[in-house]
Amino acid sequence: MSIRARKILKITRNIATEKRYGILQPNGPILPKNATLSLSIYALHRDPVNFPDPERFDPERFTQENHVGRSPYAYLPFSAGSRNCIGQKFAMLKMKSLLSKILRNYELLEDPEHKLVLPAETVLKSTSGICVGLKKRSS
Ligand code: HEM
Repeated sequence: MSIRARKILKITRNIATEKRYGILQPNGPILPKNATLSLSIYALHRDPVNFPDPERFDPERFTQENHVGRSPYAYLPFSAGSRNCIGQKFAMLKMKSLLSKILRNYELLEDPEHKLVLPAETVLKSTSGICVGLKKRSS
């Protein structure tokens, strides 16, 4: 992770802590008036404090038990606050129902040759696409 990403991550952590406990930390960030603050959600989601071995595919990190003690601002795919995503609940329901349908009918196969290209945008998506093979499950 770059030094800039680390700095942004540190500020994000401090702000999350301050919001959570409603106090200002003695060594917390002091932002100048009218400053524009940009949070790196990409870096936030790869913070090994909240997500050990962050590049590993591990859906178990999102179980309720593993979520205990984690800041509510540690995982923000739909952003947070008054301008967060209004489609969050709809998107989650749609994704779960679609995924469940696919997984019940197909096995997913990865293409080890395919490289994801991830641009720095608000919502993370691969500009080189995501190549997945589908193998029909026997009923
Ligand atoms: C996986 C799917 C989705 C993701 C990851 C996602 C993510 C986000 C994020 C990160 C923001 C905040 C952007 C910001 O801070 O400026 C946002 C805003 C928004 N999203 Fe989504 N979104 C998703 C699906 C949807 C769907 C399905 C709808 C509508 C049916 C929707 C409608 C909106 C709207 C209207 C806003 C702007 C809210 C505002 O500015 O007050 N999104 N979304």
